[in-house]
Amino acid sequence: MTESTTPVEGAGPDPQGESGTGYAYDPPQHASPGGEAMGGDTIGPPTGLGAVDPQNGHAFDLQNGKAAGPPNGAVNGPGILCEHVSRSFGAVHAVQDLSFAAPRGKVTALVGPNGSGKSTLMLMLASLLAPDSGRVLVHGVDPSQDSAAVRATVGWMPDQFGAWDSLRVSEVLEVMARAYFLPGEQIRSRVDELLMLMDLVPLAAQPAHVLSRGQKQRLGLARALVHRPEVLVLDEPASGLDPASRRRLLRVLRQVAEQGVTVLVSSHILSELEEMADHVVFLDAGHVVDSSSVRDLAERPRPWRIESLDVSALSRALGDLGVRHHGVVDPAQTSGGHAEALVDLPDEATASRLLRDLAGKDAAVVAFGPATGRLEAAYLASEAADREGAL
Ligand SMILES: Nc1ncnc2c1ncn2[C@@H]1O[C@H](COP(=O)(O)OP(=O)(O)OP(=O)(O)O)[C@@H](O)[C@H]1O
Repeated sequence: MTESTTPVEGAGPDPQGESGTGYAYDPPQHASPGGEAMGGDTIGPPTGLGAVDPQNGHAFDLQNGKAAGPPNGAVNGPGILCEHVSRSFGAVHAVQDLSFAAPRGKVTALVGPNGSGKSTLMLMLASLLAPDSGRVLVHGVDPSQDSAAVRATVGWMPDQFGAWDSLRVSEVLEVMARAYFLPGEQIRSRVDELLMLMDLVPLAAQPAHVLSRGQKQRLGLARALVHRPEVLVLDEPASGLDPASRRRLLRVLRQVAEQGVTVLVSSHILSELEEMADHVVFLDAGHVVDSSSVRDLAERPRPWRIESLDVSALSRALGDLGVRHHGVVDPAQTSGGHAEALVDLPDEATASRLLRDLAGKDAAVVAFGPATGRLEAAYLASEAADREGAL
């Protein structure tokens, strides 16, 4: 943006230099203070080892007839806990010394560039891949110690949906329900419930192979939910979904989380994760570079865009207020047809003060808001910080 903007001649000068970095708004004096992946697509309790208690969806030990829940002391811990987890494929360190926790009843987003280790981590959580070192606990259970209990607890949706293509949509869900030992008389109603939830009723009798990518994604989520899991691990669940299906996904995930389920979701579409997630964990090159609640991200510096009907009035007001900006752009060069300026602000409270002060200066402001989403700004900042640290 900085490079393409054209500062208006004679416009209010930027006292600190137009490309000043960081917090740039000093309120005026009068202002108030203020690898061997083991087949990512096939999860289910290994035959005869574990199942799900149909009453409450908890892991159920078939041999002993009692809940095979987490060991004592782990019941109230986070839904997912990773401590210093590493996993390599030959010379590729896919996940390195990674630690984070995902709380129960919340949606946690894993965000990171291609190849940053998201899928590798998720495969370990789903007990489909063992870590080289470190500890993973899912609902208090270590997948490498008791994969059957973890598989009964986790609903897993891989990024590639390789369904049993010759089965009809409803049959896919029936087979999954049987694999999780749902009692026969409950299977029909559970399948119907999931078809309805994921808007798959009109497709119920279609063979899975005729489904579009987005429809397969919806079936993938229905399949992950079949046994009412305590922990949902979803790798790119929104990819290929149209806007209506995305809204549905968002609703379903929020609903599931409100019921106490731990939800971990990865995506590249940051604006969508911002709405979906309560917490975010940023990964780069296999390790955590930052983490935060989504709410707290609002309190981090990010660029804000100011649009005005009058280029000179905006320039003058910014100059008078001593606001550092990245240049005021002439309306002829903006897509919205308004004069525009970008300013870096530390938080929403400062933004609110600046807006009030601009109004007091007759800056003819018609739009004022963050130029990037909270997640995107934090992601770009964490990526930049990580790159700097690596130099
Ligand atoms: N089975 C495997 N064998 C060899 N290398 C692998 C294997 N699985 C993953 N990798 C490598 O590990 C690194 C992390 O991959 P991973 O799929 O976990 O990343 P990701 O963050 O999920 O990427 P994307 O966003 O593109 O899905 C990559 O360099 C990848 O090539």
